[in-house]
Formats: sequence, structure tokens, C-alpha cells
Amino acid sequence: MLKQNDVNICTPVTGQTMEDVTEEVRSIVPKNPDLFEWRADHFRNLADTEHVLETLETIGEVKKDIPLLFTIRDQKEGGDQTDIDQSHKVELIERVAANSHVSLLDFELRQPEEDVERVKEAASSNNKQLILSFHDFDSTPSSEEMHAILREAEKKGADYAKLAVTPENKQDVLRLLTVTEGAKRSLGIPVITMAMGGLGTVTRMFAWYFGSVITYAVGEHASAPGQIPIEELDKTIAQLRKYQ
Ligand SMILES: O=C1C[C@@](O)(C(=O)O)C[C@@H](O)[C@@H]1O
Repeated sequence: MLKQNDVNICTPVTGQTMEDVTEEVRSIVPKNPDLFEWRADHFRNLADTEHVLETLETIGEVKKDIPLLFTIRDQKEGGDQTDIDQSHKVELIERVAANSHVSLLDFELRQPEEDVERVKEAASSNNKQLILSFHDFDSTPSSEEMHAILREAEKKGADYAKLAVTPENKQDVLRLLTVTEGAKRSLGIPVITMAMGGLGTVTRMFAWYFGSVITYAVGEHASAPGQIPIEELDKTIAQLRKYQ
């Protein structure tokens, strides 16, 4: 599964069709990510559950033994528009949770309480891990709020607490890193943090050093602002590792 107490590089997959998604995974495999994220909100045919499950099979055939994270990102938190409503989304996640190719699910902390509960139940009854995440595409909340968000994810039963923010200046970037370091010491679950956009790129390279266990990198296509290609991230991480 994922490396604990160490960084895992995750490459999102954003294709719109079964063919695109499968080809994307196939071409990223040689780049050796630690994890794939299927950002299924970009998929054009989510309403057809059987087609989604079939696509998981084709991903399974090409992804080697690299774990797969399944995410349908809400539009309010940076996702694409989908062809399904909220209740269909939760039902689909429940079906996906039972699929053997999927190891982890990502769901937003700010989704309706009963839906978070259902996704949590789907994850634990299928032995899958759950990331509860929070994205702020406008700003960086106060340090107290960021701590509270990560703690809330733990309280709601997440296996990983994730926080993505948008910095307006370098102080915001430093606060995110400080919160990461503090949360790593005080929470009982691992944290995943990043500051988005160019100002935050340093967190994609180095937040792991402060305790974040996943960093998202471009395999073929970016899924959020500020991600850098996996080949370059690999070198940067290796460089710090060598001398730390
Ligand atoms: O939540 C995250 C983190 C992310 O938003 C990022 O900023 O790298 C990228 C998304 O694909 C992923 O689901």
C-alpha cells in the first residue's frame, strides 16, 4: 500500500473516455508513480455505472501493482461538471469501493454529513482507505482553521486528512508548512497538504519534509494549479534526500 512516514507521488488521470483514461495510465506506468488518482469527475460517462466499472477493469489491466485512488471532485472544490447528481455520486462511490482495483477513496469533508458517513462505511467495509479533503481555491485559511480542518477529518474517521489551499503571499505558504509540521505531530492519522499555484510549488516539492505523505505531480496532465512533472519532482526529492 502507501509508504508511511514517507512521501508518495500521486499522478492524477483526467481522461474523458475509457480509451483516454486507459492510455493515460499506460503511458504513466513507466514513470513509476507511487499512486494513481482517477479524477473521475473529468469522465464524460459517469451516469453509466457499468461503464465506469468496466473502465476500472481496463485500468486494472494496465496499472501494474500501483495503487489506485478514486475521486469525484466536487465543482465547488475544483472539480469538473459531471452528468450525475449527489445521490447517484454516493451510490457510484459505494459500487467503486467494492472494486478490487481501487485501494483508496477521496471524498470532501464539506459534503453532507450523511454522505460522508456512507462513503466512510463503504471504504471500511471494503478494506479501502479514505482521504477526507478540503480545498480552498481562493485563499489560505487562518492557521487555527487549517488545524481544525485536519482535526475534523480525523474525527470523521478519515485514514488521511488532506488540505489544499491557495496562498496569496509567501507567509501563507509558510503557515501551511507550519500547520503541516504541527499536524503531523499532533494528529493520529497522516496528513496530505499543498499550497496551489506557482507560489505554492515549493510545497509540492518539499511539504513531505514537513510531514505531508502525498504530493500530486503531472503524469500526463495536471489536475490542479502548480503541479510539476513527475520526472522533475523525482529529481528534486532525491536531491534533498541525499543531503538532509
Ligand atoms: O485533492 C487533490 C489535490 C490536488 O487538488 C492538488 O492540488 O494537487 C489535485 C487533485 O487531483 C487531488 O484530488
